[in-house]
Amino acid sequence: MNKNLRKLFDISNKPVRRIIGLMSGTSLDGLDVALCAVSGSGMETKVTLEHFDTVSYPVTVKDEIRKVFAKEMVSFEQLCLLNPWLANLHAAYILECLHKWGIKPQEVDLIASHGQTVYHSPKILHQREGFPNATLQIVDGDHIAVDAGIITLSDFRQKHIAAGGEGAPLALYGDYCLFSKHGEDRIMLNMGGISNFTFLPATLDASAVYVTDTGPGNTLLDAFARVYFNEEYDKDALFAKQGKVSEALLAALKDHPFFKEPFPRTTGPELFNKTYVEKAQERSNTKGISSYDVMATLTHFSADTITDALLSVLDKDKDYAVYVSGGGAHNPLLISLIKQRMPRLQIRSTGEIGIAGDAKEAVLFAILANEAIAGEGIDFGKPGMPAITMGKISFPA
Ligand SMILES: Nc1ncnc2c1ncn2[C@@H]1O[C@H](COP(=O)(O)OP(=O)(O)OP(=O)(O)O)[C@@H](O)[C@H]1O
Ligand SMILES: CC(=O)N[C@H]1[C@@H]2OC[C@@H](O2)[C@@H](O)[C@@H]1O[C@H](C)C(=O)O
Repeated sequence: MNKNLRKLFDISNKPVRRIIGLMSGTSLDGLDVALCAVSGSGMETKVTLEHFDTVSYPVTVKDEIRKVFAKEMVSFEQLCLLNPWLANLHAAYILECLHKWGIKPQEVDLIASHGQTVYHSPKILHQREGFPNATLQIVDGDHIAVDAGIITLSDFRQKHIAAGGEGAPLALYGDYCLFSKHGEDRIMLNMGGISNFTFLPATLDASAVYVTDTGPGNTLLDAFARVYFNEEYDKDALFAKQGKVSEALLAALKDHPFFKEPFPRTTGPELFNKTYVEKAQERSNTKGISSYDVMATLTHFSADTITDALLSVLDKDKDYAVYVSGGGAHNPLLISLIKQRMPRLQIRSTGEIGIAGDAKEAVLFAILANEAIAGEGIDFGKPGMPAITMGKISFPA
């Protein structure tokens, strides 16, 4: 047997696989690196998060990514160069983390690399007759595999689209396997650049599980913190707390067909960006309001669209446990607005059920890689969509 396939076969048969999950999301804050010990597959999956770190991107890296990120028109050269450049960088970050944790690359079985989404374009966004759902993640897997010396799975989203999905949210599967609990309806709410949630029914009935993006999480807050205050984000909502909500702007922000699309719907900063807010300001005649009022209104916009999505599916008379993750979980105003609007939600941290919120998405990609190598194929519960495995395999040699 070919030695690469032999290695993969052996990894597949191991009782416990050590997998590094990598996530660099829409916030461009850095690379999340989660070293996981994974056993079993499907509902039998068990994960121990052995180590976790977020390696922050220096401003120079963010600036290079922003040249192409979520932009309709880009330099093809820039895109082409970023693909291996970021892969080299991610591999270097992985090796730094392993060194810090006292673990040798040979002790790791797999890397699961999400890559960097540079453009996400479901049909509901592009609306171009005859073109499919589409999404593009860069950060080449072969480069990571060669540099780190570890078999790497990457580019997970294409298979989901090929099989009939929008390429996101993929969180559904890992959330279901890791966090479902018999007897407790659970909501896993991730507030990254974009917010999404997974509903996990108390019955564990796979056909009742669903996931959706809700709209912006931090992406607009980050964009305007940069414009107005030259800060990367509104730390602890210090800016938003000083402003008051403009009801006119808030109504204009909420007035978009995306919020009426059925679940699952997906989106990104291709839609929710500076121009989106500026247009809403024009329509609502609110261009003159203070920067603090804009920040307050944008925070309400995220909180309202998250709670609108939850309220549209939850039974108002029931109590639900909501486990929050992602950077937005650290935003006290966002959390308190969600609580105010839905007092019966019990807001808890994902850490309480085993995985720190900041690490969750990276861990979920480790689970997808585990399924690709040792599982049976993932059923996303979408009618007509076959069970699929995701991730392209790159060998170090
Ligand atoms: N203390 C804090 N106060 C307010 N906001 C915070 C705080 N800490 C983190 N954040 C927000 O969290 C963001 C990072 O979130 P996260 O790492 O979950 O995003 P991501 O993974 O890139 O997003 P996505 O899930 O959409 O891909 C920061 O850009 C910032 O807006
Ligand atoms: C195209 C893309 O990168 N989407 C991300 C993004 O970040 C949050 C939200 O938008 C979610 O749909 C998705 O990531 C998570 C990990 C997912 O696929 O579940």
